[in-house]
Amino acid sequence: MNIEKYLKNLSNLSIFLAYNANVDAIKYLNDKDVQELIDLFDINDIKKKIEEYPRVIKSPLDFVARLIHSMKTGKPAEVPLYDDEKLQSWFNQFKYDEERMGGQVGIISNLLSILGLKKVIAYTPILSKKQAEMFVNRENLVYPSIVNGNLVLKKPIESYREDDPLKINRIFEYRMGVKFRLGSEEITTPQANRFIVASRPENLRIEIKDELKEKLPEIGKIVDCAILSGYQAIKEEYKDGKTGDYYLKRAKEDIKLLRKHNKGLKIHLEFASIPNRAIRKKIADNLLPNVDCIGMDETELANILHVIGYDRLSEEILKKSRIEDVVEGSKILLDEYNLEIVQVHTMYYIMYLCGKDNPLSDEELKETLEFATILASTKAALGNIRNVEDLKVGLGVQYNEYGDLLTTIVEELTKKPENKNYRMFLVPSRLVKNPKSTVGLGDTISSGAFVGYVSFLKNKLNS
Ligand SMILES: Nc1ncnc2c1ncn2[C@@H]1O[C@H](COP(=O)(O)OP(=O)(O)O)[C@@H](O)[C@H]1O
Ligand SMILES: O=P(O)(O)OC[C@H]1O[C@](O)(CO)[C@@H](O)[C@@H]1O
Ligand SMILES: [Mg+2]
Repeated sequence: MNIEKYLKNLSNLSIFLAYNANVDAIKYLNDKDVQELIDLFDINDIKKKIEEYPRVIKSPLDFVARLIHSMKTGKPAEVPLYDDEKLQSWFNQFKYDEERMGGQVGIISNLLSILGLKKVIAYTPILSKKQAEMFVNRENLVYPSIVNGNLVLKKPIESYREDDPLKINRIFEYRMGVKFRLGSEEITTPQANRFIVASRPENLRIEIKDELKEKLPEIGKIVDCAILSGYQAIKEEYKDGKTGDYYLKRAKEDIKLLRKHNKGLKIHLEFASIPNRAIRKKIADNLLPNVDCIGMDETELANILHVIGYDRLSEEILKKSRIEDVVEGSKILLDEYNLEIVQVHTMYYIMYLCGKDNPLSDEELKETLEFATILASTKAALGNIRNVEDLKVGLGVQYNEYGDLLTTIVEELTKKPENKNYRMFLVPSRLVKNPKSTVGLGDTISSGAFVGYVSFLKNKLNS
């Protein structure tokens, strides 16, 4: 992997990002923290609530139950927080270890700016001073505003709005081996991961504000590609009478406007967990047919398959996470939505599925995955990627122990007759044993792979 050459490729690429940025208040949980949380409640109430599996956090008990479930399985989870003053303030009781840029737009725009892309246009509907200060202060990272009817691209720190609200998500990170008791049951976390309490303020709407919306064709002309994310925050209905359908219709229009003067614009949709099944189905129906690439982890893949009617396959993936099933699910999405690339990342690998006629070579496609895993291991080890020199750290992390087995399985799958119309590539993750933090690693993986994909396509077009 020649990182310098890969980065050089990225230096003439421009990208647009929307919609979600927030502040991640991160707490690293130890045995005592967890035991104290459990001891706040009756054990039987916690066990009952874990069974109920609340999809929205409406009480501290909902939170503790879902947190314990996530820590017991070692699986990543993100659960929306019901918009209630008292409940919000209950979370203020914790001492957070650090506040960091969060949200796909926040994490990805900082990363791509540091990787030296030509231009990163990052949009989020709310931009307070504190949020603006969390964007890296570099010439290539700008925020789109309208001044006297004209599109203006200035640094976030020169674009914030004093009275814009701030969105804070609480992130509870745990390493492998955190121990606690739930009644008579001894629980130990099987691996490091994170639990996200995602705030859902009533006044936050996932949209491009009208005055900027009409400039999307102009933005689309300036960039080579876009990564769109944050749709998981869309609610079915709002107090002012607006609905999820209204915002999904607008989201679909945004995509069409971006493409208006740039038919070759490549768009990647990055998933997060979408607990509301109705919204998940609407995102599949309205947005997936209009994007080119999607990135997700295997749980998100299973959840999409569930709402579009593949219950058995969905269950299989959730239960066993077998590669064969992940490939089957990826094929379904690729065909159903006429996608160019389905990229799935799991704890042990990152995988592409694409059509056999994809213009890129095997080497190019694999290189984008290699780069993505180096980004993830660097960020996992250091907590953040501050400059490209940091990538040496990620490069020094070996593939995980299952690497050869996983690669062989995919090579065998490629030869099967039912897969003759597809190409699939797997690169094992470079798992960091005790990661500094894990939040945002999927965003890091997907964005690193996607910009590489687009830069190779651009080279091919211009050669
Ligand atoms: N300790 C680790 N070292 C290296 N990579 C990791 C580690 N933990 C997780 N990852 C990678 O990060 C990915 C997490 O993706 P995801 O669950 O989408 O996170 P997020 O949505 O918070 O960005 C995993 O699929 C895995 O490939
Ligand atoms: O769903 P929301 O509230 O936009 O938050 C997305 C969350 O996912 C992340 O971007 C990680 O993928 C976190 O940084 C953030 O807290
Ligand atoms: Mg993710």
